[in-house]
Amino acid sequence: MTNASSANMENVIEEKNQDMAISARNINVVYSTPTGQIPAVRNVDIDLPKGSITGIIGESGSGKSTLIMAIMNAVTKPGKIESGSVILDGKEDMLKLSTEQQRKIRGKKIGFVFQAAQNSLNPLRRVGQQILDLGRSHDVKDLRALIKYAKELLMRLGLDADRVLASYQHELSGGMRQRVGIMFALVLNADIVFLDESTTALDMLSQASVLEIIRELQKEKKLTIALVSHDIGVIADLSERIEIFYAGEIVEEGKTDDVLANPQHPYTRGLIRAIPKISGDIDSAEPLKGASPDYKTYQQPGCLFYDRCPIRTDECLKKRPDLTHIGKSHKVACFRVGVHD
Ligand SMILES: Nc1ncnc2c1ncn2[C@@H]1O[C@H](COP(=O)(O)OP(=O)(O)OP(=O)(O)O)[C@@H](O)[C@H]1O
Repeated sequence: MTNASSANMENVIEEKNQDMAISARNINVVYSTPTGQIPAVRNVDIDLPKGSITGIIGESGSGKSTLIMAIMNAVTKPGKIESGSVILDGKEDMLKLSTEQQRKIRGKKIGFVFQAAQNSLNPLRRVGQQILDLGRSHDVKDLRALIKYAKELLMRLGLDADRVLASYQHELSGGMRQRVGIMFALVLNADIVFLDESTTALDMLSQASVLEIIRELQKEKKLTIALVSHDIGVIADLSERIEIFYAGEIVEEGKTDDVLANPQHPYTRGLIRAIPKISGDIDSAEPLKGASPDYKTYQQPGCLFYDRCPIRTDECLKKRPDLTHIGKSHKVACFRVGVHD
């Protein structure tokens, strides 16, 4: 390649990155445990386009939370990010920043609500005090305005704001704590927000209303959201793009409408068939059979879905299928694309 064309290529890559709030490449995370090394996330590339909602779905233990933690460079022991890059806004690599720079980004630029959000408040301080602590730790000058915004968010999330600000964690129900967690993720005006199963403690009606509020806020503030869930219904409803995670790898991705209308991985089809329908026969929901593979088999050469796959052939045991384009933005990791079960 000439210097000029390689410079052009770099411009194209730069331009492409700039449309992405996050562009993560080749993420590998390993947990060291007494029973061995668990390669929980392997060779994952993921883009979060600016101002859009990306849904990440997969069974329990497939590595969704680990991936999100890796993107924020917040993996803790016994986990370790073995490799990868996480480019923010086409500029800096989150994995190369100093600890202090990362801390500033988490909170101000990236907001997050984790699965354990229900217990992540400080039990010894009232919610209002904790908002002030957060503001101070991020050098917020106008703390009065911060509290005002926190109240507005809490009210929009259907809570009695004054009561919540004056409460300790133990005075709030699980559902209230999750809403408070969402407020904390948004209150510093982060423009990238990770929601990891953040509505699962809510009953169905509350979940629907909180998701609706998240959708409204996302539109208003042009937020970039990554929504992690094991509920494909939630993801289908809210996200423009979908990432299907299986045993630490992405096996299908694309625009949600394309993937759901034309699912090409047998795992994706299994997830869709497992959704109970509101109308029609309740028996039409078919739970996905079998279990995820044991991590000890992750190093095997073949497809990790083989044991559960209704359309497998011997070929599938020989090599791991790569995530390959089958449409403009639709990719799938399966040798049997076009063959339906
Ligand atoms: N602290 C840890 N120590 C050891 N192994 C871990 C740890 N955290 C996660 N793992 C392992 O890493 C793998 C991925 O876990 P992870 O929590 O990321 O999955 P997940 O898809 O988010 O699951 P869930 O939906 O249940 O939260 C699992 O095999 C899990 O057992």
